Amino acid sequence: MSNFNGLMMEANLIGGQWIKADSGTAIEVTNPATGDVLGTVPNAGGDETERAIAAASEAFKTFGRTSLSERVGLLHKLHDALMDNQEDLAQMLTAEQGKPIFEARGEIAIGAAYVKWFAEEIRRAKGEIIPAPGNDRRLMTTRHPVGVVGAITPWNFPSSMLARKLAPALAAGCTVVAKPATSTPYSGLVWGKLCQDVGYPDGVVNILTGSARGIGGAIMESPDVRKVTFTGSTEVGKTLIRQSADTVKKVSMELGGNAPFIVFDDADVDAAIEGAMIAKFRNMGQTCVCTNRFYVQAGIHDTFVAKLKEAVAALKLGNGAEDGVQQGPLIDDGAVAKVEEFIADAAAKGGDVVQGGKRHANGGSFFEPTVITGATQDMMFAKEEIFGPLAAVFKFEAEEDVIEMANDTEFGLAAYAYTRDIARAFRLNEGLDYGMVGINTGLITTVEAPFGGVKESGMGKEGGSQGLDDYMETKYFCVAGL
Ligand SMILES: NC(=O)C1=CN([C@@H]2O[C@H](COP(=O)(O)OP(=O)(O)OC[C@H]3O[C@@H](n4cnc5c(N)ncnc54)[C@H](OP(=O)(O)O)[C@@H]3O)[C@@H](O)[C@H]2O)C=CC1
Ligand SMILES: O=C(O)CCCC(=O)O
Repeated sequence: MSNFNGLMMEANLIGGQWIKADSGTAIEVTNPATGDVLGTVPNAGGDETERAIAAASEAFKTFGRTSLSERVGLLHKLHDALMDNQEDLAQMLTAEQGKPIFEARGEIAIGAAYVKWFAEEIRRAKGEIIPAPGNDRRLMTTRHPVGVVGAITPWNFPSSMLARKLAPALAAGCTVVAKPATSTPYSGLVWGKLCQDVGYPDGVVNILTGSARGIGGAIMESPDVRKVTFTGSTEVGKTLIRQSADTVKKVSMELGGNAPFIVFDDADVDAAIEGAMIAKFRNMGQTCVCTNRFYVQAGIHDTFVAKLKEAVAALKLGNGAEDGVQQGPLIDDGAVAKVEEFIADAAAKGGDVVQGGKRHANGGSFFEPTVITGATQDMMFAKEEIFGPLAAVFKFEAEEDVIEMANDTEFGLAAYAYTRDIARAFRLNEGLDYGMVGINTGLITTVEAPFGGVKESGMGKEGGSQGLDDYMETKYFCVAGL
């Protein structure tokens, strides 16, 4: 069995030491495309996490005061280490997560790009001089790392989601206790190895696998952890927000979405199909910014559906490790069962399955990319995140109606629209209650821009110049007696 050129770490990193769980127990990690066991990771819990927090607190005393040049230098080395190992890291990511290898290569590259971005952006983390009301004093603000950061990450982007948290934390001078998702731990653990290889001091980066409640509970209870950053389900995010109250931690939450993708009659339909395929089927639909609802205006509806059906039927499904495959397996059988539930609900309420609709002949957690037309607001997917390869198409008549339908959800992460009318594009940006709006594109994620949602999709921004804010405190400094 491959260990991906020594990058597959089957231990946890605490205070610079790679350790097994105190209990001696381990969890098997499987390849969702083949069912093969890739290896094991420690089944750690609260005790190991308390030691990791203690190591991070100790390390913060010195790392929090390292010079800007040192922090920037380390980040550049980390970026290079990621890119030097891009192919092995991508192969390992596909093996544990299932996504096509070209997407995995892209995820490693964007993770490295976040590291480089924050190496550049930390140089501009300025304070300010504030005009004082009297001549006897001078007022200013200075910026400081928040301290120990707890980072909990999901399985859908196990490398780049850690990048978006680790890179700004390390840039700011914070130390980190991270918990990757149990189904995809290796893409998280390897960050610990690479950080060690490039020279981060012991205790700056600590990574634990195992019990979500044990590790999460210890992170949330500790008064020494000053900030928690989470990407995952809204349900778990709400629990963490509640738990953060006892020690008044800063929290940033990147939670579920329910993205509308609106196609107006005046759209370039081929461009809309190209954007739709990315916005819906990237990572087999398991992306928080994936389209959940296609709203297509009546005049273009039938043309759009015919072309969408054709594009979806042409998708090549298989083991993501094989070049040319565009759709891998879903993360597990539970994810497949959820998609089946959405389809059964829609069919019972009058929806038409015009493409796909069932488990793929490959077996396992492979599911046929699916298109349903005749979708209505009373169907489950109008309200709940699908997180799978199911395109639900609603028909609409008027702009005012579609904005209302698009906003009819407790989520507010990403929204997309295709139109050639520039005035309408501005109206949509103002009318859509979402943290991110993309016009004439199905892919908006980039390191330079702030990624994050409103409403129950979360709080805080990752990436962009705003991506540093949650990892730094602004201190007011007043010098009087002049
Ligand atoms: N916004 C997004 O990008 C994501 C959204 N989702 C949505 O959530 C659904 C369920 O996915 P799921 O994997 O269960 O997502 P979760 O929110 O359960 O998992 C995300 C991370 O949180 C951890 N976690 C789970 N429970 C706790 C807890 N009580 N305290 C601390 N950490 C915890 C998980 O650990 P462990 O893996 O050990 O359980 C994992 O590391 C998906 O179908 C999708 O709709 C899921 C992933 C990402
Ligand atoms: O699903 C997520 O939580 C992040 C998506 C990142 C991306 O758009 O590449």
